[in-house]
Amino acid sequence: MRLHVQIAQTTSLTMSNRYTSCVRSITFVTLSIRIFKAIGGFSKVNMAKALQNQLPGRCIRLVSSSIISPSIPALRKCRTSQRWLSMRAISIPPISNNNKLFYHSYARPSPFQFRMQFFHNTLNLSSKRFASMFPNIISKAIKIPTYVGGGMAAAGSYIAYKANETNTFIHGKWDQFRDFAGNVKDRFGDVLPDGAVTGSGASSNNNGNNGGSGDGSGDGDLMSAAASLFSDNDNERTKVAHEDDEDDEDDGLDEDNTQDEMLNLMKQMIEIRSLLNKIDSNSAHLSLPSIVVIGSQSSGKSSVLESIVGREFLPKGSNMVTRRPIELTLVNTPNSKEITADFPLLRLYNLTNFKEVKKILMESNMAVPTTEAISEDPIQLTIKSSRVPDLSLVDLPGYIQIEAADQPMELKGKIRQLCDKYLADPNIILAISSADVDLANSAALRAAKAADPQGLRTIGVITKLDLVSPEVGHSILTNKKYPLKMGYVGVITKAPGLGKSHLGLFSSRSGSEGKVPQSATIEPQQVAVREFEKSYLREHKKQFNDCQVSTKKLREKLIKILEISMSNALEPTSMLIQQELDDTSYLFKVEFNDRQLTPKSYLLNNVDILKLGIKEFQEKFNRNELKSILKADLDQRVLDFLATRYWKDENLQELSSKINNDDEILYWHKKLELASSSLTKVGVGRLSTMLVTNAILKELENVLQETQLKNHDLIKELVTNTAVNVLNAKYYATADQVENCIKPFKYEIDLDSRDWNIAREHSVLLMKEEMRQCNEKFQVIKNSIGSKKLQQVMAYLHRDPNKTETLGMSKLLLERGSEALFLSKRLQILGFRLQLLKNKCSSVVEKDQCPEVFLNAVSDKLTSTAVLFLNVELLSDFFYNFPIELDRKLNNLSEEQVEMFAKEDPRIARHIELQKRKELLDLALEKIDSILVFKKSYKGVSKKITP
Ligand SMILES: Nc1nc2c(ncn2[C@@H]2O[C@H](COP(=O)(O)OP(=O)(O)OP(=O)(O)O)[C@@H](O)[C@H]2O)c(=O)[nH]1
Repeated sequence: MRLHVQIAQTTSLTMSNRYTSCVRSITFVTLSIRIFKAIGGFSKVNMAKALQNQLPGRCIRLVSSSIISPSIPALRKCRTSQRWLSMRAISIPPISNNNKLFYHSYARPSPFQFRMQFFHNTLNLSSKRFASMFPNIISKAIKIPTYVGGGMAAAGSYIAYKANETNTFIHGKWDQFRDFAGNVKDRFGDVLPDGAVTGSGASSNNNGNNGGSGDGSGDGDLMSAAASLFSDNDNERTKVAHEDDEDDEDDGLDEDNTQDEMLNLMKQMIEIRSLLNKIDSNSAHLSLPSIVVIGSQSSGKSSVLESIVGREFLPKGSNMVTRRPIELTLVNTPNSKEITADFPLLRLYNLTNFKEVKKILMESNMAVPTTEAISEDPIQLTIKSSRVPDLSLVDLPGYIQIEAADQPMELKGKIRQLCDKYLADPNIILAISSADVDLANSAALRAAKAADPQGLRTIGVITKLDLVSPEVGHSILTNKKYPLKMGYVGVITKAPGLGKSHLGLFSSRSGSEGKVPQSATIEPQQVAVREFEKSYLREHKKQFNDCQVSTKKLREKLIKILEISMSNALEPTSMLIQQELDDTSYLFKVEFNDRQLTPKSYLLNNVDILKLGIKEFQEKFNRNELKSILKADLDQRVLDFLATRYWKDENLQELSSKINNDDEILYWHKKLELASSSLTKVGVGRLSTMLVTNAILKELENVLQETQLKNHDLIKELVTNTAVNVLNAKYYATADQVENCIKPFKYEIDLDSRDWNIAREHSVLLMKEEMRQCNEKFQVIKNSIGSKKLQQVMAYLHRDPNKTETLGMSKLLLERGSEALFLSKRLQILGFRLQLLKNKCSSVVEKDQCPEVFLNAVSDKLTSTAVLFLNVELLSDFFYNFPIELDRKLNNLSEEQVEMFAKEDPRIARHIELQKRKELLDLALEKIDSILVFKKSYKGVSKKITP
């Protein structure tokens, strides 16, 4: 489609009204049909309906509602396509009769709408131009598609009638275009020099100082660039607006039009800047320009920034409190009722208490030791409010004078390096000087001059205008001594005599009584300051007539200048990002074969593996397993009881023959009862529950070790804690249940021959194992001191157990000998008991003589009963609840925690970071490109309609 050509054709004012109307209407209808066809989203019926109504506004709405926004990648591919522009072009909402209404009713036009305002502006051609286009229009008109021509002829009077209607509509719109164009010029005239608006790039103000002109028209090269960006062909000179009468009539100081005039384009560019910051917060080259605030101590920097924000938030103090640059991003959020602050790098969001914000800023600064003086590491602060403009500022206070002060050379160099980085092109320098200090002594201007010798990108801000006479203020603002192309703006950012009590009183007022409107987003102090500034400037209106004054003016100027300078930086930044993206993509391919990985997917994969491991463990961890764990522990206790109660007993030999003596019978019977009772009262409930719990946790640790989670302490702790919590929830109940169930064994233990035989077999094995271990230990000692020597020591110790004479044997040797002697005696006893177990102990009747078998049988009973309940009470519950609880806990992890977890593994951290960098670069590039598409498309269109 050639939207531009067709619209141009409709603009001839030299045609007779009737003919012009007809051609315009027909062309519009043709255009609509073509657009509809091009979009392909309309049925013939819809087209017919739209045409029948012949209301362009409606057509536009119909079309725009049917357009599915092209995806960004697709957009990139066809970014130079005029068709795309044309499609989007007609999605502009219909313009109201009142051009002001148009502007304000779409107070937040999309970037595209913004560009289209220029587009329409450009269409607002002078009649001369149209006249010169007339032959061209005729020739183009001949080329109107045949089907429209045919249709026109066939439809005859019907189309003419409808065309007339359309024509009336277009006339209305045309007037609005013209008015609107004026608006746009007013808007940019504020910062654009006359010459710049023509696109010539030559500033009409060559004295290098526009401060004097008070119109900001001397914004020089930056402005020329801006002009060429937006308006190559507009010859209309813009009459530059001053802080004018309108301001005086604008009684509601709270009604700051700045926000109404802010454009989404700026928001998008600030978003891109934030994106680039995320990619590389320390990279100067991979960033869009910002406004860097500099000024000497007490020049009023903080007050200026706070008056822009409408809140007090900057830390103050004499001990150079700003040690790190504060990158302040202001985001206009039209619908929010309160002002919020984020510290993205600290992951602190939506803070509403600005005392806290101040505290955090203070702490972040103070974290830099005095010896280091400064750190390059910026503090990022984002403030969102409906009352702040979209701006990106960097606060560098303190550095200027510190750099100049008596500092060691090394430190000076460091400070200078930091200043150079921030003050470098294309950043805008906001040089703050106090009106009551001679400009010749302004450290800010000196530093700005060093970084920007021609004063092309420096805005001078003169604070404390109220402290000097208006005449002096005027002479500073219009001075020619320190020329700045973007001029000076005078401000007052403090209301005199506004003590705390006054503010309290002030803030307690409300509504009409309070005079000053209250706002959740602006502090009463700030409201009072603005009120004072306004009344002061109103009082001295004549003196400041040709100057740029007021905080409001400064805000507007900053928005416009930053927008232009950001816009200019888009193309070179886009190229840099493309290079970065290519490098990153290559690395990502080489190192990770383009494999996508998110912290969450990494976590979930590993948790799945963990769950699989736990499932396998569950299958393995059956009743038998449980039994063997508990039995092993009870076996040990049985051996301990045997050792302490039996194997040390001097009468143990009695058990080898048949006992007939009643005393002996009673003795051994009681002994067995005591040993059995000790075993049943060992606290089997707690013991068994604890054993199983420990076994589960140990196995969980093993499973964890088999997954990647072993490299992540954070998640390992979470998994273990979850398991402990689930087990703890059942621990006491299970222990009590088990204890209750084994209670009967404390009084009576019934054993049948099967139980006895099993216990006997097990006892034999146990004794053998005990013997093996004793033997092993004995051999170790023997090997360490030698067989012969050991025999000597043992013989000696056997003879003289009290070791009255050492015979030259060392203490260690004697210790070893004693141990060996003990082991050899124990081996003897065990051998003798084992023999007895094999030869005797055939039935439960002999239990008093065979305590090994009986205690074993008791431990068997305890084990089987405990396992039954452990399985039901503890294990089933654990395997059911643990995965559920784990999922719940994992779901509660914040994105940051998941990312932190994943990055614990250096390789995963590299993978995620590289991938994220690639994605961010891609996104930043897409966003920049989508803005560049508008720029290029706009230029393309405007060139074609140039006569
Ligand atoms: N009369 C008057 N005083 C002002 C104005 N702006 C700021 N001040 C006062 O000047 C002093 C310094 O202002 P700040 O905003 O703290 O200046 P600063 O440059 O941030 O100071 P440092 O943080 O110390 O570097 C404060 O007492 C302010 O109240 C103004 O427009 N008029």
